[in-house]
Amino acid sequence: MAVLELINVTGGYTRKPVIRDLNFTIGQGELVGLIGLNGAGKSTTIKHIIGTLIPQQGEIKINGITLKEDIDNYRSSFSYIPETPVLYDELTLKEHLELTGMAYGLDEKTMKERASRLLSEFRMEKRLNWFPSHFSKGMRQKVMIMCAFLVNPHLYIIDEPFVGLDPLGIQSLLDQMDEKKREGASVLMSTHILSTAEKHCDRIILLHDGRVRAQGTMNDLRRAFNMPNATLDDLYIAMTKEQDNE
Ligand SMILES: Nc1ncnc2c1ncn2[C@@H]1O[C@H](COP(=O)(O)OP(=O)(O)OP(=O)(O)O)[C@@H](O)[C@H]1O
Repeated sequence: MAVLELINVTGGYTRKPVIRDLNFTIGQGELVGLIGLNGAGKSTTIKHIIGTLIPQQGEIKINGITLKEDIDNYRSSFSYIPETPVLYDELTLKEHLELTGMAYGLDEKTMKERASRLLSEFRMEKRLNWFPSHFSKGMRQKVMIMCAFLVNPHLYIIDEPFVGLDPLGIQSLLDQMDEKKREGASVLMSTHILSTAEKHCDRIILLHDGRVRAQGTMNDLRRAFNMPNATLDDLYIAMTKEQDNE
């Protein structure tokens, strides 16, 4: 069974849809990249998956259930890392981790063990008592990432994770994603960093003007565009040119 399933999903902010008739699935242990131009609908797709927008048509299932069928189960099945970090100004890093652990029902021992590994991985051990106002942009991003991985869900939804992270932070995030994948978790990640997506994603979904233009492995995409040796950059530019020719 697919971990995440979008079936004929159409939706947006007003009656005029921004995403149209989206169909894709993510299986257990898969890392799937959501790629497209600015305004293609990546964040809007993610907002529908996490339940801040409700599809106008179609359904979204996580582990076979829709948000409407079981809201608590649906919400506790995934972690979401937003493009722009959202932190509580009055809570320290330690308190952010504790609050997340409590909200997801982790026992204290598990929470402390996981937090300690993450703090070391992201080199944030010395900042446990800092407040968000003292963090750099990358550090704020790391707090969100650590909270997401602390929960250890079936599915990670990550919106443009690499902007603002230094190269060591990017490597730590990729290592964490690889480790979770090996343990059977699934990841949907939107990004404009195409070389990283090409190297790390099992499959790619190319969004164009709110629709899926092509999806699959790099070889599937090369076939879809009839470009046998293309990189993801080449395919992306080809998709842009299709837009220009319309
Ligand atoms: N809050 C909103 N209200 C109305 N329209 C919106 C809102 N947010 C985004 N849109 C519109 O939805 C469309 C898709 O935007 P979206 O943010 O999903 O694109 P994206 O692929 O994530 O782009 P980017 O790469 O720039 O982050 C755009 O036309 C945008 O103007």
